[in-house]
Amino acid sequence: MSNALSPAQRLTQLINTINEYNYQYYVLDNPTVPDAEYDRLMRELLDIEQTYPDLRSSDSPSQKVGGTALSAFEQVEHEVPMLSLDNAFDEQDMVAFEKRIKDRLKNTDKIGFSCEPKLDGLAVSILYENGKLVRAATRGDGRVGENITTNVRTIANVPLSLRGDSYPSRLEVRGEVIMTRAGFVTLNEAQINKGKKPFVNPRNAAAGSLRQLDPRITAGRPLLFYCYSLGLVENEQQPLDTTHSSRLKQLSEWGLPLSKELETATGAQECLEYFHKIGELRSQLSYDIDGVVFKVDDIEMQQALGFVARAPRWAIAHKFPAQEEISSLLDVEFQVGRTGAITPVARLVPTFVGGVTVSNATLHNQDEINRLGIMIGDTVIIRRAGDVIPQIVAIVTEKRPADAREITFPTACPMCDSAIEKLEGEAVARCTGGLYCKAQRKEAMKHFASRKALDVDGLGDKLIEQLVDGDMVKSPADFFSLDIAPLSSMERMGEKSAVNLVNALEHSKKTTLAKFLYALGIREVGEATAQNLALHFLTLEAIEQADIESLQTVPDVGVIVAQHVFNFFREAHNLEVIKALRDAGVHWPTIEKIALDQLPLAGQVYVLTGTLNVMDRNQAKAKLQALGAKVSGSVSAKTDCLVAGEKAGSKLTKAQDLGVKVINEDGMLAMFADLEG
Ligand SMILES: NC(=O)c1ccc[n+]([C@@H]2O[C@H](COP(=O)([O-])OP(=O)(O)OC[C@H]3O[C@@H](n4cnc5c(N)ncnc54)[C@H](O)[C@@H]3O)[C@@H](O)[C@H]2O)c1
Ligand SMILES: [Zn+2]
Repeated sequence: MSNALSPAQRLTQLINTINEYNYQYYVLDNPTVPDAEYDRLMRELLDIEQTYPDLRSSDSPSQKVGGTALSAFEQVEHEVPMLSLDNAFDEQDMVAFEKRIKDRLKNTDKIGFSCEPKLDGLAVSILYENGKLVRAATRGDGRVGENITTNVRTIANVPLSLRGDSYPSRLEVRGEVIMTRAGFVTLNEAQINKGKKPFVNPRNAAAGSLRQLDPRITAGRPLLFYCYSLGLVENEQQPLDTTHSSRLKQLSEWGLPLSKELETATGAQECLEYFHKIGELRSQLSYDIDGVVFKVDDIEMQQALGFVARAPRWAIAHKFPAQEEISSLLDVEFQVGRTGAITPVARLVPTFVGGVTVSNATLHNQDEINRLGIMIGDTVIIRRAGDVIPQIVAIVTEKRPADAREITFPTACPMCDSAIEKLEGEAVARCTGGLYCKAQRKEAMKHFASRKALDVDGLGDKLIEQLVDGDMVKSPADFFSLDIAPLSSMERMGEKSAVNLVNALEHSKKTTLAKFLYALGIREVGEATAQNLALHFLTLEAIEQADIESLQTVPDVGVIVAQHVFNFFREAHNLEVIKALRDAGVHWPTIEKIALDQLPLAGQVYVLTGTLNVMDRNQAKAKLQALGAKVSGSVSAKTDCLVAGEKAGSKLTKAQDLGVKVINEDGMLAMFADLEG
């Protein structure tokens, strides 16, 4: 499309689009496209302006900071302008940045940098006079911002007066107001309950919350403030430190909050190490960051370098790969899960986001479809952060094509045609077909054979699908009567794999009560719950006969799970399956009645954190509980031991602070081997 336009025409088009996006983002706090899309347009604009310098005008968005202040607020003129930052999108950009600085300063030594996380919120200036907070303002267009003093005063970690008495009589600090991810989730739940529109992301929630005409609304929002620089400074009582990083430390002594991830580095290489380190930490931080910022640490050097139109020459923002991208919805498919839950799954134009190519995203349920107001053909904003499964966060309404189609939720199961029911108060719709439904049967069989259940080697998903489709297995007990001959004739099987599979099935008959219970696929009975049921009741018969009340005395079992267990054993066909399995030879050793206080870890409190590689979290938890330990979710003085996996974060720090014993995954595995040995 753009090929047909002259550079001047394309430039005009870009300027109009970017100005519109700026208005939506900065003035309305309601962006309609992801930052990645905006950044692409901005880079295209910069490219054209660089190639055709004559086309550059002083009112191009490339020369400007932010958006215009809203007239509903009183205006504040910034005595020292609040600028933006230049961006680095890759390592070369960073190396080039250091080189530019060295060239300008005619300096051959490596440059010292202050390294800071780039908090994704909005910039705020706070002025203290004689140690008292007297004024706070947004950045606005960099020269004129909005007076938001009463709102900023409601932010929990903003001091209303400074500590000590060594501060300058006029001190302007600058920093970012953000909303934590947890606060964002809670706020959005509340918005949805009140029938209001949820916010797209924590950044916009923070901006929307801060720029409220009624400070009581701001006060109810989970906002935080972190400093990253000084603005105006007058009448200092003692000369300020000569580096940016030590000035920040000074701010913290006066009671101003700093983010924990601040560091210093020498040379571009160390900066890149910091970039990677923070990148790894990113998904574990309690707030969103969209990159890191490097600033020349030496203030004299900063002054020598100075500014260009919209950004200082001495700082750069090194951005992380985008977690939000634009894609479009090709179609919606309805999948049937093991318990009959019908999940709408979005088929997307494959899009690179958060480090992987995403082509599907869950739409959860009808409520979510309604909330998004999404139609097939829509342009959508997708988000993939850390290991979280991809989500559709919003649609770009203006880009809806004329032939967009409504998404119709089926009333009958797409697999077995049974009626779909949705219970009062439940968001999920379910197929009522039970094991008559092949989709549910396939999932139930896959679950039965899975690693944490009966762990049948060689019985993969594809094979199970074929077996169910061919009506060769109708219940899990049928696996055990499969013959070698028909198995060998299946797709991608042969005599040898058929023999191996039959042997593996034979082998899997020897199991444990806990694994057997888990394999049955009782709703909401995961591995740890199965383990606890087995330990508490010791025999399958006892569990079958238990009433809802006694089921609830098991750790982890609440009334809902107790009901699921109770109902499961009241269904004749479930009892038939169990009988058939035992008749086929599935068995487990008797669990000895051990007094709980004699278990090796009795009375000890364990906490798990970080990523485990060999065991998953639930396995480890169940194992610890089986050995008598209590597994708690948070570290306190009562914790006996913290198991810290990779990338452990705040829990590890807390345990170290409290002097709690810490072991890693290897240590835990060694302990298990020891106790069982
Ligand atoms: N989606 C949209 O429609 C849309 C529209 C406009 C802008 N944007 C986004 O905003 C960006 C431009 O916004 P910008 O001018 O605020 O620039 P920026 O966000 O790229 O960088 C400057 C800002 O970073 C923040 N910051 C965070 N940590 C900092 C630290 N340690 N030190 C200094 N500053 C720190 C400050 O608020 C500062 O004003 C674009 O790149 C785009 O990603 C998106
Ligand atoms: Zn069905």
